[in-house]
Amino acid sequence: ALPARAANADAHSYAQPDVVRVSHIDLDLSADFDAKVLHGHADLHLEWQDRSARELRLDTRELTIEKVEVSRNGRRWREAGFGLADADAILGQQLSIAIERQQPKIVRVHYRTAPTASGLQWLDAVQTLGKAQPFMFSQSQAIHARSWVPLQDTPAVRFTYAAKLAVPPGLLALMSAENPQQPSEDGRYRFRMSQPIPSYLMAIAVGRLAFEAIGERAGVYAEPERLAASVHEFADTERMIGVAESLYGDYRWGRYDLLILPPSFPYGGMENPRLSFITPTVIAGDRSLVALIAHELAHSWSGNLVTNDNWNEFWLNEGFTSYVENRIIEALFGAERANMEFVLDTRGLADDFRSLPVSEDLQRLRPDISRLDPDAVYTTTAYTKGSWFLKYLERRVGRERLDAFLRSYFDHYAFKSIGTDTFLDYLQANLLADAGDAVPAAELQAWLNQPGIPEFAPVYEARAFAAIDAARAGFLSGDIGAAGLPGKDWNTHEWLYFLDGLPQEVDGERLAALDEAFTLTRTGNSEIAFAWFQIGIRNGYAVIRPQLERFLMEVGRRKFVVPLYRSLAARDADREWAKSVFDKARTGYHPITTGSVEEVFARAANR
Ligand SMILES: CC/C=C\C/C=C\C[C@@H](O)/C=C/C=C/C=C\[C@@H](O)CCCC(=O)O
Ligand SMILES: [Zn+2]
Repeated sequence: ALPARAANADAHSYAQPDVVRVSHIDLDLSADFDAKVLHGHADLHLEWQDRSARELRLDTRELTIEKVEVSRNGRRWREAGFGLADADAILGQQLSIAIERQQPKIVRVHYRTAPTASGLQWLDAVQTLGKAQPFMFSQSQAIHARSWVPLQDTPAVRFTYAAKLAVPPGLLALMSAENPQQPSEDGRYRFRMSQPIPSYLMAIAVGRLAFEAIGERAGVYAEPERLAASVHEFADTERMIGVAESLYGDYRWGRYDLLILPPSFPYGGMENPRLSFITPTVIAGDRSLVALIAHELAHSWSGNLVTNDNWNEFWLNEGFTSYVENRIIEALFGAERANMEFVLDTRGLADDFRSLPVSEDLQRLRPDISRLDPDAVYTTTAYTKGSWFLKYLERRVGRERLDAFLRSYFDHYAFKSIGTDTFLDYLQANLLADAGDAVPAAELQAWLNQPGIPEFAPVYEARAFAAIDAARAGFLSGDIGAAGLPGKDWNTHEWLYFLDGLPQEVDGERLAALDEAFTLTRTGNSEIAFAWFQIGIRNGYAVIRPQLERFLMEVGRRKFVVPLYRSLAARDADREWAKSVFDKARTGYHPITTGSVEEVFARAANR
């Protein structure tokens, strides 16, 4: 049972920021790749808000707490009593530390993580590209930092941190902090993040990594075998930083580097400050999927600088970021490309609304997920509906005024965590006050509180897509040979639009003809592969199976594998095969991915 909570508390954390706030964390950890654990201690520097409080509550999940000490000055330590509550399936375990006599300035928690820590993935060498050294990386968003550090795991609390890390010599250790660019000789590293961040932005990665600069403030870390391809793919990153700064103000984090993870990474990217974690599935060879880099970079303003203060407000992070992402793409590659990407995103949102077990509440920008696992209710609503709302504001008040407002908003709330009500107050006072009736209150409320997309949402089109609609109609109606197959000069986004618009049923002969002409089953573009596999699954196009199995064995990105397993599990002819693939693939998946796929098969069994 969840403890009684202060009115504005974060339902996904046992922390009590109204009682005490962690202002800084010093980590001193060793990475044991044989046992697949981190162990050592965390020093939490405290700022007491309630001088009468006699308890410190922290979030943990599967941590073994060995000892707790307290100190007033960081020199003299005294052991403290502590207790771990029963584990909650979503929140993990509350760690309660007894405070006797004077309230301490620092609490030192001696602990070790579990090999099954939900926020860490430990890969054996054979699971990496180079197959020479093991690899470990974290994913803390939304509530997984607690599985590798005992802390106040809520975005409402922001803290600086420093770390001492010991790893096997020869491996490079990185964090969401000031980073080395070469491995240390003895495997010992020191890190510092001197700007206050929320816990979900704590990050760590250790592996056989090399670095190459791709600009004045940007560089790429990757396994040596993947470095050249990564450097080529993300060559525009420095330009993206410059464009984003010209639109929304200075980049406040120093460096902006990219860490290319093994393909088991569960997300496209994770906006860990100073070091975005990136999936290798966006290395398409033609830079067609770099909107993801624009997205993670954009988080340097929305999400990392101005942060949602709980996970019901996720749209404050992701909606603003998706809007800024699209503006960066437009500035670099033109309005047509930006429109194509937004139109595809809106079609993806419509799919989510149609296909996911998405309750009506999850179609709202501000759902109430207080009693739910954030990973289990993850949809594109916050991203695409959120950015659509900002595009609506842009259309109503004009781009120049909206940009000026966003610059002011990011600056005013820099390094703070807020909720939507605070945003709305600032919007009213600084944009709508002199916008007349451009944004009626009823429309504002519809965007923020109603499910679905308002009928007054602005419509976006891409010029190239009209011709593709015609080509698709011809492909589906004519005899295949006569009309000739469309698509020989299409770019990634045009292909995605063509495939997305195909009906649920397409006869095998047409699929085979497309495959024959454009080798779609063997494409190296993960987005096209995903779209094509979905079409093949629902039409029983068995030719895809060997490549689909290879994809599911190699790639752990939830965006792809969860819907693919969902489609396979929905078909009697594919369910057992899919389970056999999952049984082989799961050891290579991140715990977050494994959990989601298990949920897919559990739902299918209960259908
Ligand atoms: C209604 C949902 C409310 C809150 C959910 C909060 C977090 C969900 C948790 O699963 C963490 C998500 C992290 C996402 C990280 C990167 C994304 O921006 C991109 C993911 C999609 C992709 O693979 O491209
Ligand atoms: Zn994001």
